[in-house]
Amino acid sequence: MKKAVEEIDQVVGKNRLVQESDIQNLPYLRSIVKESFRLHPTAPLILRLSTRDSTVGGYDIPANTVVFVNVWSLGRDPAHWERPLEFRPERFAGTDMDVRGQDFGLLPFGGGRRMCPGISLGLHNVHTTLGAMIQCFEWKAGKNGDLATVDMEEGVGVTLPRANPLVCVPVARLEPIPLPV
Ligand code: HEM
Repeated sequence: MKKAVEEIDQVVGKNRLVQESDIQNLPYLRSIVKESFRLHPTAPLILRLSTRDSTVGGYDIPANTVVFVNVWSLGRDPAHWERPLEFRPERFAGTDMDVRGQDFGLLPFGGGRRMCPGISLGLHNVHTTLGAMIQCFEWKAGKNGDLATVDMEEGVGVTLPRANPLVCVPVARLEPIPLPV
């Protein structure tokens, strides 16, 4: 968190709110978003219907079979990720690994012809909202404010819910920023 706050303070400062054009200059924020999507993809499973008989990874798949791609499991595959269960945004530093469907270990928006058409809007919203939350507030959560103890257990659903509500306390760290009108 400290590293993200420092990056935003350095790039954006404290007199205006983080905005879309800043995102390209905030590599650590982008890495946090990728790492969050890797461990907690919004859609843990994506579905396809095979159009013809085929063989994938040694498995014969007949035509008209519903195939589930386990995005959640791809993001935690130890054959692909070093120490996969650790939240370590630094793993993306200096890589061009992206979430746009070309890196098959990281598919939070799916891939191919039916991948999410709202990806640009989605990424814009996530980066600017998270950026503003980090810029404007200090966040207290977990036992005695220790973020490492936050309960990250996952529930069951088509989209991935938390098992238990996240309780956190925002503490303002900036004077109110006047918004442009
Ligand atoms: C962080 C935000 C978002 C995430 C993580 C997300 C994720 C996904 C995923 C995983 C799929 C399935 C892709 C596949 O089967 O390969 C999907 C499909 C889709 N998404 Fe998103 N999405 C997001 C935001 C949006 C937004 C903002 C819109 C519209 C404005 C949108 C519209 C759609 C539509 C219409 C489909 C169905 C595409 C099809 O079946 O051809 N999504 N999304």
